Amino acid sequence: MHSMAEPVTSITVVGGGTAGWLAATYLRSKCAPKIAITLIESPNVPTVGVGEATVPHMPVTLREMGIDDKEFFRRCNTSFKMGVMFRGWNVDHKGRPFDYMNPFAPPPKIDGVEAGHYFQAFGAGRRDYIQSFSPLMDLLDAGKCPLSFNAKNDPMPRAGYAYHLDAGAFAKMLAEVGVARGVEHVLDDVDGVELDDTGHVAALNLRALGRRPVQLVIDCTGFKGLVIREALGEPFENYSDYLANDRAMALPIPHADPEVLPAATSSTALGAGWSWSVPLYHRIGTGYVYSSAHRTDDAARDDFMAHLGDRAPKGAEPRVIPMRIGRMRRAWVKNCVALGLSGGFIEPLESTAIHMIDMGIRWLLQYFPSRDYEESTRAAYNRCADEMYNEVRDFICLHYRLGNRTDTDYWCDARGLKITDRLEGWLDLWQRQLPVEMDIGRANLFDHNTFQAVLLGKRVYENGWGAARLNRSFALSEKRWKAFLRDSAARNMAVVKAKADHRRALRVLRGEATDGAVTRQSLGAVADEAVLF
Ligand SMILES: Cc1cc2nc3c(=O)[nH]c(=O)nc-3n(C[C@H](O)[C@H](O)[C@H](O)COP(=O)(O)OP(=O)(O)OC[C@H]3O[C@@H](n4cnc5c(N)ncnc54)[C@H](O)[C@@H]3O)c2cc1C
Repeated sequence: MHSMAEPVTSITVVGGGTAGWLAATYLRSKCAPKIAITLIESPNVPTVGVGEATVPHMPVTLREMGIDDKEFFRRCNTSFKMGVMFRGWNVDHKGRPFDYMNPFAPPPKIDGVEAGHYFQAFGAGRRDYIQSFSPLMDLLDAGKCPLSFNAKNDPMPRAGYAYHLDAGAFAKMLAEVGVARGVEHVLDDVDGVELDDTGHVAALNLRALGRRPVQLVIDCTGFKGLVIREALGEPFENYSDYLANDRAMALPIPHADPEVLPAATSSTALGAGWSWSVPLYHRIGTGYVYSSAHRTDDAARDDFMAHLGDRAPKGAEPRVIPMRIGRMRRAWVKNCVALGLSGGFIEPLESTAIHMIDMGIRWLLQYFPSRDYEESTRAAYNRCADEMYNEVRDFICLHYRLGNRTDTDYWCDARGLKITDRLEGWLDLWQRQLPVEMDIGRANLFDHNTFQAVLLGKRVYENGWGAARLNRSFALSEKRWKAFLRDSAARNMAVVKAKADHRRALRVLRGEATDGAVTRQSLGAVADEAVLF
């Protein structure tokens, strides 16, 4: 459109939810000062109001933005997350549901061979796969967090983590930081989008403030996709053949025992979906993600309230949230990049959505256009988005395909849903061997270790999935494995002893601890590079 390839000097973000404010504030922190950043947010349309569990990249992002961690912990009622606990997603050979955990970190290698091969060959007695090498479950049972007050006594001083955070408070905090750094904040409704004769967005029509010319637009308007879908007409690729859940209901509940604060998200299988629990400092965010083909809202409400029992506040009613599952065919069209729910949404099972926003912002900084919005720049960005969506979709589909519950139609149907050819091929391979690095190729979030953790966590090989005997070339010594298990049990105990009580650590981080024995400096790991469990 511009023959001289003029530089972009202004970015307009539409939408003031997590996506909008993360984009505006991160870009303001990284872009040259001569690039003006404006965020236009409707005073009338609420944000989605959920999305409180993150992945381990979030501490890095906050650090890069220079967010003050005391402010962050206090204002967002932040807590630590060391992984996701899956409750009752699979049953053992007697039909009894069991729990397993998806950790963030890779397993160790024993003499160059991944622990998963040993575990698959010999088991670990009463301990499950994760417990065979990681202190994660023991830390959770003990109410501990990833940090220690005295790193010298901690065999795992630089353990990594993600955060649980209050979504509304997070967006508000990012907004204050962004505005203080120079983001222009406009509170108004975008009522119309004006395209020029090349089909690029030329201006936004604001209800109160009138016409506003724009250059690069970032659509963060939530599920409606005001610019990318409604104005630019980008087609939506529906994922309903792959994923059944299309509705959610959310209800914040108080902590039953305020001193007990698990440092993990949990996902509990219910009759037609699963219920999340995100324990924040001051409350627990809960909800039910379900399939409207299997439950009406009323029936889902009954499932969910029965699951919560007397943990639900008297008279409280969950808020229903319709979910549009799938993605825009392209995330970047003409001069508009869609970030957050406007670009697409895969159900929240592995808390990936905020991370996808985070990545989208980073890709944009790498593939920053001129005002020609070159085809090759957009294509490069869109390839990154494609890879990310494909990766997350395959990983989420895996959880359902390998579920073995038969107690409701939902779980049987979920197992039979479509999967991609790629996942089909992997599963065929993994019936005869564990996932290996070469299978997955480049991974944003879920490498072969994570796939191994799901297969072994779900005990698929013990419960009749796959070949009776896996193909294996390594000579595995049971004696060596037993010695490893002994060492790792001792190390786990030492780690649990050394780690700080979760609630107490948060009080210190919020600047509220009255206990003079510990200081914020002694929890200095918050400022360090995260090394994962
Ligand atoms: C049930 C559920 C659970 C989830 N759990 C997780 C999780 O654990 N972890 C995770 O990472 N993600 C999770 N997500 C996703 C996460 O909530 C979103 O990715 C995140 O909140 C970003 O939302 P958003 O900013 O794109 O949209 P929204 O929060 O919907 O914000 C849209 C914004 O657009 C504005 N707007 C709309 N129309 C106009 C207009 N005409 N003019 C001006 N402004 C307008 C609104 O005012 C609002 O500010 C979950 C999502 C759902 C549905």
